[in-house]
Amino acid sequence: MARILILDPIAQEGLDMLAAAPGIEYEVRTGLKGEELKKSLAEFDGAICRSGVTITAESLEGNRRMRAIARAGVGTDNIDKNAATRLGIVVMNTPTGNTLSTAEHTFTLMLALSRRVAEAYHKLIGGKWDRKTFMGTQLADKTLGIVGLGRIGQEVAKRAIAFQMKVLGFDPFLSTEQAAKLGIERVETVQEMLPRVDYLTVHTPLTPETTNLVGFPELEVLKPGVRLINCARGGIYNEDALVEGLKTGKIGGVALDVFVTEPCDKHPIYGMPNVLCTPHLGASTEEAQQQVAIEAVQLLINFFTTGEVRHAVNMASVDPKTLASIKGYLDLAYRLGVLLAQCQPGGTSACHLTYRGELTQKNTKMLTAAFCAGLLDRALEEDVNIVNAEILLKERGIQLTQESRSDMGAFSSSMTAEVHGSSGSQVAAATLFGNNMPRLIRLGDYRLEAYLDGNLLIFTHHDVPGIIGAVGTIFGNHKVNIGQMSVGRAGIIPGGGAVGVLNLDNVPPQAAIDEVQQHPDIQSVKIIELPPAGQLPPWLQG
Ligand SMILES: NC(=O)c1ccc[n+]([C@@H]2O[C@H](COP(=O)([O-])OP(=O)(O)OC[C@H]3O[C@@H](n4cnc5c(N)ncnc54)[C@H](O)[C@@H]3O)[C@@H](O)[C@H]2O)c1
Ligand SMILES: O=C(O)[C@H](O)COP(=O)(O)O
Repeated sequence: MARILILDPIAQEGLDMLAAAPGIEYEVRTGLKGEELKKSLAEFDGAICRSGVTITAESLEGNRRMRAIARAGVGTDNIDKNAATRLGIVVMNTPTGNTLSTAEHTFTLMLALSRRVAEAYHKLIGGKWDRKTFMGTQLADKTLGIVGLGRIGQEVAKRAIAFQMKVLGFDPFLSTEQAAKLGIERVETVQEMLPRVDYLTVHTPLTPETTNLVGFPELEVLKPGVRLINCARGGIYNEDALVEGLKTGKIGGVALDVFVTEPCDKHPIYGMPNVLCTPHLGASTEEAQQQVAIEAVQLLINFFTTGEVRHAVNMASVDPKTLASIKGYLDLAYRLGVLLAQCQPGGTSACHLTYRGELTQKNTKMLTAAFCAGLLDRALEEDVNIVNAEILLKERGIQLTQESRSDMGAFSSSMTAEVHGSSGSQVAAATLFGNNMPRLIRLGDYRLEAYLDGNLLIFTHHDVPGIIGAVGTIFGNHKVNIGQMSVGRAGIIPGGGAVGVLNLDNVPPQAAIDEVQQHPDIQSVKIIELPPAGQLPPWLQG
């Protein structure tokens, strides 16, 4: 049973879906922070939030249960994604559900600001029929600047064009040609846009590049009387500069839906003339809330029932079909990592992965993450999975490289992993046989076809008669049953070096291992523990 925690109010339709989902139960606990939030997060497998709660690194510290957080909305800046990633928690969002509502709210603010609707109404309800003070401007023939031409920015542009405005836009990830197709004149920098626009609206995330996009220096460049709108994130406009610009008259109006600090009950800008503010209402429509709640709930239901990862903001997304097609290989990659971690007891400083044949057409980034998860799984106290494995590897200074080769070799698909460390290097390759049966096909210089599950005894020896019989006798005497066996030679000529891999039904006693080791033709003996056949790593189950 997956337990889902609802941290902010979401639409009833989403809660109804959760209530009807088999294998899922939920609880609503809103307004949490500090210790209370931390304690709650540790009791649930998944969580849904909006922008109200702040999921800090401290609130996730030591959390070994939470596996996925879905944001019913776009911005995930209230979630410490580095902390979540490190703990292996997938963070997903619902990028489209509130696009139209937010674009409409931007337009609402632009229109209302131009006609001073809120101020006029305030005066009216104060008993004053004033037809002189509130002379407005029309949008038609004015120039609108849009910074950030993603989903919302483009919808705002469409509406502005319908209102006969000229639209200038800046977005580093939208080409001039694409902008032109949308009827937008793309400029090269925000600075270039500032002296030309009568209205400016921003639709970017808050990043180091977008913080203080309009601050005191920009006040100098802005066209006098410009109106500024922010329905994205507080801090993109410097709030002190806005107040200053309004006081000097350089800025003709400001409309804000978002603030540096939220909730924001008091602000020097509140009540100033030509100002209109709303308390982060961009996405607050019945339609948007219903859609984001349903989408967020569906993300978690899919995640916990099929393993699907969609709209992830801290890892690559994977749909159920792709996941089903790759599941066996993810398990294989993980097993290869678990194997090599045990072959390299002195530790690992670098890994190189090679994908060959048809495997190169799969999501090799995920396979690499699965290998890393296997490599670190037994070494770390914390849970390792494909979300956090690469980060944890990098944090330890372990170099990771990968290549894809289209040539097949002896198998239609294979994966080779080399690990290097202070105690030397080791290489192993594996493939899937039949219906997702993982097989070791190379260990060091030896070619073989060994099972990649359960308790393995790997021993290198001289390729001479009687070795297998001798080892079999030792284990027989110690009542250890051999389930499977594979031998491989370094080359094709008999009499050189060879390797034997036995699958044992249980871990042999040390006395048995010592006896094998003492055989004059056996050079090395190693016990490797792998997950039993068919047992997927925990993050692949479900
Ligand atoms: N007020 C609200 O209630 C509300 C509702 C929804 C979204 N939002 C916020 O609106 C913002 C935009 O949302 P969206 O759905 O359009 O996102 P999006 O990802 O579709 O678009 C963001 C765009 O910003 C561009 N961008 C990034 N850095 C930039 C930079 N330095 N300069 C110029 N452009 C840059 C990106 O290339 C992208 O095209 C987000 O911050 C989101 O959180 C607010
Ligand atoms: O990023 C978003 O989706 C908006 O800021 C909406 O936030 P909300 O879900 O808290 O209304």
